[in-house]
Amino acid sequence: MNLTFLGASGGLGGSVTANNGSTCVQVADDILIDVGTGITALNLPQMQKIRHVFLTHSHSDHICCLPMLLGNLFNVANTEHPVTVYGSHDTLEAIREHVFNWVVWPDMRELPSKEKPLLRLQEIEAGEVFQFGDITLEPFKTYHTVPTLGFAVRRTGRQTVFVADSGYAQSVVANLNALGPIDDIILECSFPNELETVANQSCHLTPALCEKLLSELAVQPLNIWINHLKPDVEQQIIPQLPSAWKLL
Ligand SMILES: Nc1ncnc2c1ncn2[C@@H]1O[C@@H]2COP(=O)(O)O[C@H]2[C@H]1O
Repeated sequence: MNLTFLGASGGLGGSVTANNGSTCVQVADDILIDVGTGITALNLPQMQKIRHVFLTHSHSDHICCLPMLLGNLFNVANTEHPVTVYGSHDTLEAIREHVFNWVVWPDMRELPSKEKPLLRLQEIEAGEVFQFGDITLEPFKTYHTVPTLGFAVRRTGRQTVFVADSGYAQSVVANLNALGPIDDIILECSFPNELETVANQSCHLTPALCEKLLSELAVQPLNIWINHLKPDVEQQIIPQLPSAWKLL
């Protein structure tokens, strides 16, 4: 597994997963994917090392702690080492309009000054490859109610694929197959089987939909990890998961 899950829950108050904050994934000391409440697993000096934040999508369980993380970086990041937030056009548009709008939070692209800002936003697209030392990140499209990117993370010959929020779609199967053999796949499983209608409406997975998606992969991943259980139904989901799958 190339990733450390600081938060793996699909909401607040989950209790069955070890990482019960909402989605926040550490790729390296200075790189995160998403900034849900799981970021609170880091202490202040650890938070102050972060310089690269990749966002999967704009939903609040994935971005809610980004403003306060940037607040903690205000006096340590500088123009030589600014913070870059990477996301799709739609995700960055959403946080520009609804978060960094001087009402919910100051626009940190203009602070401490427009000339020397703390924050830069970088639009990314599926298929672009980002290299940080021996780590490679490649975003791919998932299927969700807002445009969402998953990330393939490669390091020392091992491929970990974080599928982020996604319902079942043949396009997702195709995108996963295009990544080649997967060592670790991290699938969301937000709802139990009896709530498949809600799962489909909200573009999420159930245990049965996870099995369907996996059965259509050309090569089975070595390890299957589950995250993003909705706290209010986690007790219903757990018994429906095959015993070989691991809960994050
Ligand atoms: N019809 C729906 N469409 C979208 N979200 C829904 C719907 N019904 C319930 N939700 C909830 O709203 C949440 C928004 O964030 P998530 O996509 O993580 O999970 C979603 C569901 O828990």
